Amino acid sequence: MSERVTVLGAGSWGSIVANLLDQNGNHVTIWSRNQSQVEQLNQAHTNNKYLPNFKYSKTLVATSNLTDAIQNADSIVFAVPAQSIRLVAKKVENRLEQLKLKPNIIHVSKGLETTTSELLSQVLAEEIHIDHRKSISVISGPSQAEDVARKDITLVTAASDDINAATHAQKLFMNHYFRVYTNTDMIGVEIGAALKNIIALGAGALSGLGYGDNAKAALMVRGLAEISRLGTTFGANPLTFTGLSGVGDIIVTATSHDSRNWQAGYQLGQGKSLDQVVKNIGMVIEGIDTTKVAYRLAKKRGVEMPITTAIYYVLYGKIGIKDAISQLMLRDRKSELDN
Ligand SMILES: NC(=O)c1ccc[n+]([C@@H]2O[C@H](COP(=O)([O-])OP(=O)(O)OC[C@H]3O[C@@H](n4cnc5c(N)ncnc54)[C@H](O)[C@@H]3O)[C@@H](O)[C@H]2O)c1
Ligand SMILES: O=P(O)(O)OC[C@H](O)CO
Repeated sequence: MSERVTVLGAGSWGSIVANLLDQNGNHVTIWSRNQSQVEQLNQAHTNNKYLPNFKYSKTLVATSNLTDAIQNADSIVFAVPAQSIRLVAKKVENRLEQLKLKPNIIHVSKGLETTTSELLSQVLAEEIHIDHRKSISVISGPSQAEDVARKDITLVTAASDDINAATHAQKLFMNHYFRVYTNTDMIGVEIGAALKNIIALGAGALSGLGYGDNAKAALMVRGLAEISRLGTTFGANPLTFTGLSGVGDIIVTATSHDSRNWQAGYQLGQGKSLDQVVKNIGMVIEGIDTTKVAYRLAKKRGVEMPITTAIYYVLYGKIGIKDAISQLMLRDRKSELDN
């Protein structure tokens, strides 16, 4: 299978996804809003701010011109942070109308929109007119860009309401080191992908404070329970949360020191302020906005999410981390099987 694919966003993930799709034999164009990054990718085949020392494929073409980027695209892959999806989708929609194109729309981002609390596939469906797209799907799962860059074994999920779209994304992305499963529970996949970043922030904070593996396992497992509780109120299949985009991505993001969410939590645990942490990391930390949205959704839907609530209070300055941990530990006794 060989297609003309356009990847929008040239950060850690967008650039590695573009490189992988290029290695899979597609004609790939990557769009960045930053002209000096475009020149670096085209001339030196590097992307130093995001993945220093990595050499990208020489056949990968970068451009800062969005119309040129999506000209003739069979598939468009959105790889910008969650809060930029709508803005970029609006720009794409104008051009799809002019160019009379109908590509597959795929996104690889992990978050929820803060202004609407919506899933990213919903945002895309609202902005890209049904006449200008073949399908919408999402690629998600435990996939640190740094590991994929060195072709380490990675397994992810291609999800869509439409199995044909999921299968198309599966074929496009899959290769000998990147194995892709399909799932028609797009809601469950997107909720798991977004909310695992909250748990990664918490896991980093525990490490920053000097807590050990028992604490981390506890956070991951009880975190998964509350993600599943919220997700099922949206009609997600509970089994999805035990899969790659659920528990799989919690394990990676809450343990990998490459994770920006984990790193942010670690620095918070070490006593840095949220502003300092955001500045130090200099790349998107999706868990910060996602915590706000998940906290809001939990309240609105009457879902008990004590870990999310505690992390929300810590991030937004209402309580110190140690007090938040004490309050979690001293909650009423419960059965593990309680909903
Ligand atoms: N890095 C990873 O390992 C990884 C893996 C899987 C999924 N993701 C997800 O992919 C998404 C992107 O992550 P990333 O790691 O590439 O982030 P990043 O911070 O490394 O890069 C984001 C890129 O998007 C660009 N961007 C932001 N807003 C934009 C806008 N309005 N218009 C055009 N460009 C814009 C930035 O300039 C930057 O180049 C996130 O949702 C993240 O959770 C990341
Ligand atoms: O580096 P992070 O924390 O944005 O996480 C990257 C991926 O989502 C891990 O699967």
